[in-house]
Amino acid sequence: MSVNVNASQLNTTQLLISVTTIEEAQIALENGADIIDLKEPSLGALGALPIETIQAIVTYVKNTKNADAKLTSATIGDLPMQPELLLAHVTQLATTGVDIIKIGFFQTDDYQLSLDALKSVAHAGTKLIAVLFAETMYPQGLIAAIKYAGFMGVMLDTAKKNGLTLLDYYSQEQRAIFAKTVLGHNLQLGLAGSLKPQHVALIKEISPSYIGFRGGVCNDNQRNLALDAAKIKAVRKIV
Ligand SMILES: O=C[C@H](O)COP(=O)(O)O
Repeated sequence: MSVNVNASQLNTTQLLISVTTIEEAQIALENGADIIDLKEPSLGALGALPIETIQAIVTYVKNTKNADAKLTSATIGDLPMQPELLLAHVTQLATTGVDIIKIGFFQTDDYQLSLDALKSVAHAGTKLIAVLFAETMYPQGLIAAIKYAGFMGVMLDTAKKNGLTLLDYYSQEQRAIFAKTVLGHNLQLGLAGSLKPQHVALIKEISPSYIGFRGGVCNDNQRNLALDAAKIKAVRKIV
């Protein structure tokens, strides 16, 4: 399934908001989200929503006004790096017409076998983003391997949602080095990890393609609670 991701949609820093329902997607769109990210926060860092829910939200977003300026992304779940398992979930998710599929690299070994398995769908047009976690040290050469496999981008996020943010794990210098590596491979760069409005200025210093939020734009900053429209509006103004 090839999807049309308009490059210009990702040429300036975009605002990604993770949602769980059509109603949350509506709130995110009404308050300026560029990318509607579909995930189930109660099932982990990249918890997957039921495929029917994903299909319903993707259809809803595609039918809203100026939908061509909006993108959808979805996660396949906190899955182990087993090539056939990942390929099966990505292939199924691609049938929903979601623009971007996010795959978590929860382990550092055997990633090449998974990348080899996913290369076919990537080169067939399905837009894939590799989600790396700030708590994990990854082997040298992983970013180049992700690029070679045909992925569209890399996202740096946090696996544990314990209140620590991406900035607690990556210093300014480490963030700059990571960004230089990813952008240097002509990959889109996403940043997330329990971020709040006060973190945006520092995050923007390394010119990410997009910045992702869930917990920081929810009631009481709890990612399992409902979205807070005012918080989305506030981050929209500064992203
Ligand atoms: O992809 C987006 C991030 O996972 C947002 O979640 P978070 O702000 O709760 O870390």
